[in-house]
Amino acid sequence: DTNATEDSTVPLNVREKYIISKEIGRGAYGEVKLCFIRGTCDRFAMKIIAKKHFTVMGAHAHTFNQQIQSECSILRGLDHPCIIRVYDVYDTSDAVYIVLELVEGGELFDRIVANGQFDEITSKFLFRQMCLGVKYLHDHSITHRDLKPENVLLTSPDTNETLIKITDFGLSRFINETTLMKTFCGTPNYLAPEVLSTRGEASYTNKVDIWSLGVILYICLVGYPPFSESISGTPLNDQIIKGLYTFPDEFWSEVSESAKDLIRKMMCVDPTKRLTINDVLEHPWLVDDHDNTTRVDKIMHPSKVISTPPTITSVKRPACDDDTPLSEPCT
Ligand SMILES: c1ccc2c(c1)[nH]c1[nH]cn[n+]12
Repeated sequence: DTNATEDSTVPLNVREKYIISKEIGRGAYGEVKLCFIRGTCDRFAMKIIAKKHFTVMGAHAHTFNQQIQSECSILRGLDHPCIIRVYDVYDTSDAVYIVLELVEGGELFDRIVANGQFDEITSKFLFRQMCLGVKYLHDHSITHRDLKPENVLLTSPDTNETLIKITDFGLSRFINETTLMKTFCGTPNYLAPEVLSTRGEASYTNKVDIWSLGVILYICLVGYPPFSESISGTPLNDQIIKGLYTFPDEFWSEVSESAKDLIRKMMCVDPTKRLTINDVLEHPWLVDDHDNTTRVDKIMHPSKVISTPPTITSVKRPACDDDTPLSEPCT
C-alpha cells in the first residue's frame, strides 16, 4: 500500500482539505490513516478503500458509483453516540476516501486480550451500548453483517467505563464475491450459521447481527470464543452451523443464569427463533439493572447530566408576622 500522503492518486480536493498522516488501522477492505483538516488541525480517521475490493459491475460501474454515493449519504446522515460518525466521502475511479470520527481508546478486541475478560458488570455496561448502536442501525434499515470486537472501538484508552463506537457498517452491502470469499477465508468466529450453511447465498436478515452480538458477549464474559477448532476437533463451520457451544462450569460458574439465558436466545441457529435487537434490550439481564442503564445513559449523553439544582437556602426571607401590611398585593 502506497503512502497516501505522497500518493498522487489521492484526489486533489482531498489533499487540499486534509493532511493525511500515519496508518492507524487496517480493515478487511482498506487502510485507515490519521488525517488533519488543514488550518483547524481537527483530527479524523481516513478510511481508504481500493475499488478493486468492490463488486465490479463493469458496464454498470455508473450505477454502482451512484449506489456508493447514496449509501454514503445514508451513512453521513447517521448520528448516534455509539456509532462512528461518517463526515465525508470522496469517491474516485480507483478508491473511496471516507472521513470518519477519530477515537483514541483502541479496539474492544485488544481490550479483551489485555483484560483477559471483563466482569459481568463491565460486560453488561459495554454490551448495552453495542445493543443501542445496533438498534440504531437496524432502525435505519442497516445490517452491519461484520460485527466483531475489532469493529467496536473505545473512546477512552485508560478505563473500561468508556463509550464504545461501532464502525465498518453499511459498506458491507458492496462486498464482491472475492471479499465475500475473504469473509469465508477469515475465521468465521462471528459469522451466523445461515451465512455459512448457504455459502453466503442466504437472504441476509439483520438477525445475523444478533448472532454476532451473542458471540461478542460470550467472549467478553469469559475471554475465549464459543467456537474454536482446536478443542473438539469438529470443524469450526460444523460447530457454528449446529450451534455446538457450551457454558463449561470451569469458566462460567461465576456468570449469572440470566446472562447465559440471553446468550442462548441470541446464539440460536434458527434466525427466525433468534431474538430481535428490541427483544435483547427487553431481556431481564439488561432491563432489571437500572444502575447499568443509568451509567450507559450518562456516558452516551454526558451533557445531559442532571446537576442537582442548589437547594434554596441562600435566599433570606423577611421574618413575616401577620400584622405587617403587604407593601403591594402579592401577584
Ligand atoms: C473506522 C476504522 C477505524 C477507525 C475509525 C473508523 N475511527 C478511528 N479512530 C481510531 N481508529 N479508527
